[in-house]
Amino acid sequence: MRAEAVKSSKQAADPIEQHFYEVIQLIGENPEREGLQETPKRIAKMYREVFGGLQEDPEEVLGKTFPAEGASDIVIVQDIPFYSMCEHHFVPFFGKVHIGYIPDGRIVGLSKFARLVDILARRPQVQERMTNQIVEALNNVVCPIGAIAVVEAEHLCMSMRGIKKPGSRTRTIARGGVFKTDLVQEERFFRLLEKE
Ligand SMILES: Nc1nc2c(ncn2[C@@H]2O[C@H](COP(=O)(O)OP(=O)(O)OP(=O)(O)O)[C@@H](O)[C@H]2O)c(=O)[nH]1
Ligand SMILES: [Zn+2]
Repeated sequence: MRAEAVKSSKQAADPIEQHFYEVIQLIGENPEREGLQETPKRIAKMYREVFGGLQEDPEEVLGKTFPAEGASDIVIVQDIPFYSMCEHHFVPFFGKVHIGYIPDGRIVGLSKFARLVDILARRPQVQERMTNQIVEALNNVVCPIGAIAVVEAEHLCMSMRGIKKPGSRTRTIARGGVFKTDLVQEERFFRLLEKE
């Protein structure tokens, strides 16, 4: 079957496109029928988009910081939407990220939190690692007094297939610095989130 697909008249220069042409055949469909003709190309384009974060450095976006201008209390950026791809099934998981940090002399441009999430989400992921990587990047680059991230997501691999439990949500938390050692700070973060 594979050899047959490779020989096809639609041999593509793009290997992702070529492989999806074959996958369409292997599931028993006809990649030459009108509705599917451009699908391998579309999927290749989409994969380069949804996995594009692999080519980007999450720490680079945090590189530019500003003087804290007296800010020494917790800063929270809440409800950052994201779409990622579960690395086990290559289907989406998606939801919201909440990030808090306590600056230690330098603050981060607010949009950079969303950029950070975007870069980490656009790659094959597990939710726990993505959550940890957010805090790790903040710790490494911004060196705050503390950083904390919460990710809430629905996994389509649990909704549309397998155990089929739509609506179930997974919440993951990662803590760094003072949020690891000071329960009061951690509780304060969650209380401030609840107010929204
Ligand atoms: N911890 C964690 N698990 C995930 C995440 N995304 C998907 N999974 C799980 O990855 C697991 C893969 O389990 P396997 O038993 O290897 O694969 P499977 O037979 O397709 O599993 P089922 O989903 O139970 O049908 C499943 O339990 C998924 O729910 C994630 O972000 N974090
Ligand atoms: Zn999955």
